Amino acid sequence: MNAIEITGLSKAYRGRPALRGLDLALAPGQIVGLMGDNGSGKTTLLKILAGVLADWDGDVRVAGHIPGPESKAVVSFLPDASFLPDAHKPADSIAQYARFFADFDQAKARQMIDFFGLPWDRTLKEMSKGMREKLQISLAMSRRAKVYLLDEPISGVDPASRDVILRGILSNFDEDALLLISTHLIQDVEQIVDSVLFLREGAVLLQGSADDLRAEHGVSLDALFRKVYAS
Ligand SMILES: Nc1ncnc2c1ncn2[C@@H]1O[C@H](COP(=O)(O)OP(=O)(O)OP(=O)(O)O)[C@@H](O)[C@H]1O
Repeated sequence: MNAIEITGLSKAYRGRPALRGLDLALAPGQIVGLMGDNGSGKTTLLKILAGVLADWDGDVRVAGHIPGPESKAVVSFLPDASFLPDAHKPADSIAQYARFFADFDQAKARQMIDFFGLPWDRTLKEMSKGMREKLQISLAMSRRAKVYLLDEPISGVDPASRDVILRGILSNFDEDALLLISTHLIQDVEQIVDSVLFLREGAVLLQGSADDLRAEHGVSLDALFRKVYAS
């Protein structure tokens, strides 16, 4: 069974289309890079898959479920904006996740927070943007989910931290799961993605295995992206 199966997905915001009859099938056991120019629909797609956006048309299945309470129990979504209360210290956020999600592994979260070298005695308000992102990634990746949806998880961090974060994601990724990661930093994620999905104007422009695309076009994914979107 595919981890994600979508047929004819359309979504409009006040009459303006954001997704236009998008079709997509993604098998489990891979890391997929979700790429596209500004406004191509990446965040909208992830929000629909996460079950936080309503009023769309089409057929969408995530781990076999229509987005809703059942899918949310097996889908770990990391939104692009900070979603934890400012007054929280890491232990408070761990406790909150443990209350919300039956599949949350507290020990793993503590391990990842230590791996990232985050301060246990600081509130989110007192952390830098990069620290907050690392904390949110630690929480999202510490669920034993079937599908992980990460929206721009490395956008706010320095290049060295990006590598640390990607290593943290990789080493905590269950090989049977699907991880869909949206980003503009293609060069950075190029090393960890198995396949890519290019969106343009709310539809799939190009999809395939990273190795096949590199071999077929003779360039890196980053160069391929620039070529495809320049035309
Ligand atoms: N809450 C909203 N209200 C109205 N229009 C929206 C809303 N969210 C997104 N849109 C529109 O939907 C389209 C797709 O936006 P979306 O955020 O999904 O794109 P994206 O690929 O994630 O873009 P970016 O790379 O800039 O983050 C855009 O035209 C955007 O203006």
